[in-house]
Amino acid sequence: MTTATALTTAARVADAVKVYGVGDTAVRALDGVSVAFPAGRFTAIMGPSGSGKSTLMHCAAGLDTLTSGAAWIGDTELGALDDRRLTLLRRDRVGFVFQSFNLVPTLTVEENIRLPLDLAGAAGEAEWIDALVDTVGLRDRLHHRPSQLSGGQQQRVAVARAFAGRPDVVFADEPTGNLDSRTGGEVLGLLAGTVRRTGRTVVMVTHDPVAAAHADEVVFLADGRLVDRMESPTADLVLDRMKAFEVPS
Ligand SMILES: Nc1ncnc2c1ncn2[C@@H]1O[C@H](COP(=O)(O)OP(=O)(O)OP(=O)(O)O)[C@@H](O)[C@H]1O
Repeated sequence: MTTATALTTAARVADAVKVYGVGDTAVRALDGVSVAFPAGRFTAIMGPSGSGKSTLMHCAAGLDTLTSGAAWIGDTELGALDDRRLTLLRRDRVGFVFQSFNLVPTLTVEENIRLPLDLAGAAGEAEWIDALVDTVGLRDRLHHRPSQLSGGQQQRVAVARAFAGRPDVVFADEPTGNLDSRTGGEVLGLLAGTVRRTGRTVVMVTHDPVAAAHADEVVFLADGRLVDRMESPTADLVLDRMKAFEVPS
């Protein structure tokens, strides 16, 4: 058997340019970024404020369109899809975790986790969902509503929901931004552990070197360009690399 999964790409962009606005007020948020996110890996996107992290994630995930260049989820080029197909791709092949949890308040924990499957009319794999519930440690909270949970528990529901449909890739945008450091660390451990145990793929935007250190690899953006990559990051190494971006006063 070959290690094919280590070589495949879950998502990528090539020569990605994103310009917001026109004329004098135009902002070139992405300025020719090419980057591949390998399947079965946890990749963090880091860079100074305004460097284009969220824009890259949104364009790679099909939440926004590129001005030029191309983006793929697996082998599917997003620019070739009409709106309906793009919506289906986001629903069926991409998972999302946001800073603000984004759970449906009227649904129970179990219903929130199953939501992507229910929207797709898919039964899902009972064993997979069951294992996810245990992974995120919510077995005794399945019938609670989000308002009855702590922030960390809500984000764990969001993590389980993101993986429920076995997506090609889970995109996480500052997933620990609303959590204290201990709870945030638990959520990051959960993301990293799920990648390692299940071979799923996570791409996370963060400005926090401690969060980035949970990833297998960090890609660094500056001024809309990919400027560096770091394998097996530690918080100190990431912090040092980030300091190099600071303009001396
Ligand atoms: N909808 C928009 N309209 C106009 N400009 C935008 C829009 N979204 C982002 N920008 C600009 O594009 C650039 C990149 O923004 P982006 O949010 O991708 O950066 P970021 O690295 O995620 O920043 P932060 O860490 O502060 O969240 C910034 O200059 C930002 O002001």
